[in-house]
Amino acid sequence: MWERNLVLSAPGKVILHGEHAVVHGKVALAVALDLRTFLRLRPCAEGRVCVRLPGVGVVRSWDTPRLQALRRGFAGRRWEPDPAAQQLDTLREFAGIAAGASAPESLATLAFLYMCLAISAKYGDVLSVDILVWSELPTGAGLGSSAAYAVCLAAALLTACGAISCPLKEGESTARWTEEELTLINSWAFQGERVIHGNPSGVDNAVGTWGGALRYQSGKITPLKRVPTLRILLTNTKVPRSTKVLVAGVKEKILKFPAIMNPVLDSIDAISQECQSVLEAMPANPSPEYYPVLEELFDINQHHLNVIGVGHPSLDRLCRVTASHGLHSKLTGAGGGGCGITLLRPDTSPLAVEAAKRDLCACGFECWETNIGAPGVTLHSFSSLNAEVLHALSES
Ligand SMILES: Nc1ncnc2c1ncn2[C@@H]1O[C@H](COP(=O)(O)OP(=O)(O)OP(=O)(O)O)[C@@H](O)[C@H]1O
Ligand SMILES: C[C@@](O)(CCO)CC(=O)[O-]
Ligand SMILES: [Mg+2]
Repeated sequence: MWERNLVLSAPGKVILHGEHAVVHGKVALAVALDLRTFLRLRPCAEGRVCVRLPGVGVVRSWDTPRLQALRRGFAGRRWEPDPAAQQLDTLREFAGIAAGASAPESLATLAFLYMCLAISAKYGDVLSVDILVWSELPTGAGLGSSAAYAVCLAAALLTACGAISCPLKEGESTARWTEEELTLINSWAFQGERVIHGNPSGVDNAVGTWGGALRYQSGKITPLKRVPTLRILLTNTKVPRSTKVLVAGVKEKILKFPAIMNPVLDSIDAISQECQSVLEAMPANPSPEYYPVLEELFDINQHHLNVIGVGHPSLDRLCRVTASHGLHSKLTGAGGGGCGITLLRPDTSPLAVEAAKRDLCACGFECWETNIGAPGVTLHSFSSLNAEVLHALSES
């Protein structure tokens, strides 16, 4: 029986280049954001599993013996490492989720149940735990909220069932797991992403797990050798969209027009590689001369993403508004709405940034300057949390 309280967090991400193409084996460059999802796990005395997900309006609890029975019903069939359609159908029926339901609360509940049962089937009994997830990330806006959620769930459930250690020592404020443990967290988080996304590439959960700045291709994760300090303005168009739907749409287009779409994916791959070379050649505090290439790569990729069908009028507007201030933008994540990123030069004046922000806000968008390269999944002591997180996690 698990007897400790745990608090852990995982970062969201920004994809600089390679979204969608990465699902088809091309290179993506992604960096961790300084916005995180937090999970608090507490032992639950009465033989129940409780889950509260205020970001998507879920408050659910189940008797542990019912979950054990459900898990036993799959005896002889493997619970890992692949959420099979039949298993998900059974879980939907159990949780009263309609077939094909894609509302945030349905997907979040399904991912939780899948990970809880699959992990317990592999490593021990279903534990009586109370889980609360709270996030600084907007849900479904291209910043990897689904992956941050899945990474937090994987880390918490694997720790509570003893599959990985609890590295936080008395008196420490934060701690991280070993490389081997992170690899296990990442592989289970990928399964959670599969429940939510259908066919994820794995780039988002890799950034959520390892943090920093990564090159990702077909499951191969390579930390970038050197990442300069980049100033990035993030803008949320607040247009809702689903990564699962957008990824499926791109696949359809590739199947319909392979000779037209595959060269576009190859070009996106070349953009990621070119961007990597520029970033790795830049000094830590780069001078403005490196920026024209980075800006042009943003512009070209934004056109490509429109060609593969993941643009949106709100994103076109975002690009036009920033261009009117001499700034270059592209969508980030799955597109179809959600967030865009704008590259700020070291010499972009605060006045110019404020003017661009004012015009973006006038469109009904929300924008903020970010720091990138945040640490991956992390355990926290309560005393190390800021007041807002502490307040959110103190709700019982
Ligand atoms: N804080 C959260 N609590 C519970 N579930 C969440 C939370 N954040 C995200 N989710 C789950 O993730 C889904 C959103 O995932 P989706 O992949 O569509 O968007 P995203 O991950 O924010 O963007 P992208 O994949 O483009 O980076 C929600 O519908 C919900 O099921
Ligand atoms: C659109 C996509 O490339 C990135 C979503 O953040 C999907 C994926 O890689 O799984
Ligand atoms: Mg996602």
